[in-house]
Amino acid sequence: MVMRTVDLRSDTVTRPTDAMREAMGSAEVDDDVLGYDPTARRLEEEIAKMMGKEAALFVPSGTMGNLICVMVHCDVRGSEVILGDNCHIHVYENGGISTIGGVHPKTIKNEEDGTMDLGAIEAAIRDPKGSTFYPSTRLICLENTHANSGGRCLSVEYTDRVGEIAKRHGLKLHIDGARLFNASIALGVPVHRLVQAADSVSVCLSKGLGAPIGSVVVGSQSFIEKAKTLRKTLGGGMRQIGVLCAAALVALQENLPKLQFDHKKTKLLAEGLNQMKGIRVNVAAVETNMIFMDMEDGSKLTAEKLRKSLAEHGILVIPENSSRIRMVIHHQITTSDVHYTLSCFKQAVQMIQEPSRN
Ligand SMILES: Cc1ncc(COP(=O)(O)O)c(C=O)c1O
Ligand SMILES: C[C@@H](O)[C@H](N)C(=O)O
Repeated sequence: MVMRTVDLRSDTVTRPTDAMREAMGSAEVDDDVLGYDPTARRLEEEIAKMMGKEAALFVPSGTMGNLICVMVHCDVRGSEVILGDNCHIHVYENGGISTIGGVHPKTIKNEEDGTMDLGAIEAAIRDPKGSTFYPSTRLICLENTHANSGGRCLSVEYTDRVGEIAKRHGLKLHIDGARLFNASIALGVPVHRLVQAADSVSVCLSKGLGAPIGSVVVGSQSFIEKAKTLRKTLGGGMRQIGVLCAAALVALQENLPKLQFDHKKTKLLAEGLNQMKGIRVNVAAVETNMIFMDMEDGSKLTAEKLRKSLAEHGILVIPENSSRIRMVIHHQITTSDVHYTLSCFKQAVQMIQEPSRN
């Protein structure tokens, strides 16, 4: 009989709080296609102000937010975008920028910290004189924090350097900021400064902020006008979205201040796991709310064996591969849950490594 559930699969798993549900129920709404939903407008104005950009647009998902931004920037046939080979846009969005957007990806190796080598970025920019044969580079995409690097933060200095390269070559810069607020808290840098060099940003409301649905894209007024049209083209024009945006406004108020505690709980879990026999965590690389936990060769541990054993105690995790497990902390994971998770891990590791003892 499972005692309790500790869902570490992602920060997308949170349930709306009572305050969010109350706000959803009493939200002021209107048709956001025929005009403007007033609550959506409020959220968009608040996020645009926080990001230091002219305008913002609520979108149903981070995937759609990234697709819209890439397509608005790359609105000429034969466009190419420079992005990381391990970034979310390239790995987890079904190749949408190509299959739907008609945009050619030019991938560059993501370093362990989520960055791409600046020299490699500049070298990947196509020479306009070769346009008879080559696609034309129009956009560079960054991701902050970088999910597949374990939630690592891109520094403002690095982001500004990439912005300088983009400007020097007449390119645009988009930031997939699904967990931008986590980066801001971890770095102690306001979000508007982190994205100052960017022409567009997509930020998720449905991750660490804990809103049930949605993302927001930000950019210039003219960029957002094009984005709004494209959102409708892609089927993302929605009617009384104030119901969803009301929850996001509560999330901004309630959960933004809690991100720092999510990071502390993540560190606590990482340090505890790293002390276990046969398990390795690069604790120094745990900067925000994600942990990549590796099993050592010869440890008899596999991700599937651990996942299965943990699930029997109500702990939900996702294997990254046969010897790596990813865990993501969010505001609905308590410190007590972290300690419970560590005790269950300890028991599972022992059972797998020394079955005769059990
Ligand atoms: C870095 C990153 N970007 C974009 C997304 C896409 O967001 P959504 O799941 O809302 O489409 C995710 C995960 O969901 C993500 O981790
Ligand atoms: C898997 C991925 O799409 C999702 N963004 C997550 O981090 O859980």
